[in-house]
Amino acid sequence: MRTIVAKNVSKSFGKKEVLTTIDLTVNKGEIYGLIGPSGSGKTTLVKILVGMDSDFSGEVTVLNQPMPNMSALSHIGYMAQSDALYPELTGEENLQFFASLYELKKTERKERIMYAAELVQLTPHLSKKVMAYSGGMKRRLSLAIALIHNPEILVLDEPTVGIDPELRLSIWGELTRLKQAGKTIVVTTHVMDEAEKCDRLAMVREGKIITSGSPAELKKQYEAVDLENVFVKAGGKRG
Ligand SMILES: Nc1ncnc2c1ncn2[C@@H]1O[C@H](COP(=O)(O)OP(=O)(O)OP(=O)(O)O)[C@@H](O)[C@H]1O
Repeated sequence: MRTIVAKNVSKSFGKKEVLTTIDLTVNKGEIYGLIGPSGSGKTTLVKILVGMDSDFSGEVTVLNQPMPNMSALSHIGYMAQSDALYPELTGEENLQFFASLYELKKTERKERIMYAAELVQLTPHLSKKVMAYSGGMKRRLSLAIALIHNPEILVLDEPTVGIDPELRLSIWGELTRLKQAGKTIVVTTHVMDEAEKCDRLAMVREGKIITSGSPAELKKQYEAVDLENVFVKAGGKRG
């Protein structure tokens, strides 16, 4: 099933075109990666996909509904690149606040908070104020918030930046479990070893998708030893 479809999406800031005729389809139960150097347009694209930006040309549908769309929002968990947290509140209060935005029953809400906090290994830190969190802890809390309402679709903008390698692996392990449970996951990254873990990916450069496919297909097509090499051969240069 096609969960997210973008057709002919272009976007400009003033005279500068930052996305050019983007076409992509993300299916239920897959991890779809957007890979590209800083400034290539990944964040701009995911904001359009989650309905945060309606100022674009082309067409985006999520669960068959044209975006932006209010009813699609409850099915999407979005983790932005910059953390939108309440520093004066504790980690737990932040989770409670975001959980309260959704119609979760009290026991479910409690379970989801415990699950999400445990997943990102913040359980021992839940009673601390967020202003005392490190950068990595804030990223982890943002990821927990994106998961809080058990959304069908997860859109994660550089979720593992500032997170240590061990936890990074465990987060990817959980993303794999979530997709096996039928979730649809879009993730942006510029780390090539994370790109390897995606089922399919699109390589983005200067607002264009320069190539797309599964990691194995891409390496075969470009006769490349790794995805870094695919990126170079597909005309991505090195960002
Ligand atoms: N609000 C804005 N006004 C003007 N230009 C913008 C704005 N937001 C982004 N841009 C420009 O659009 C281009 C794409 O930026 P975007 O943040 O989408 O890239 P990115 O691939 O997500 O990079 P990064 O990984 O560094 O976040 C950049 O050239 C950026 O300077």
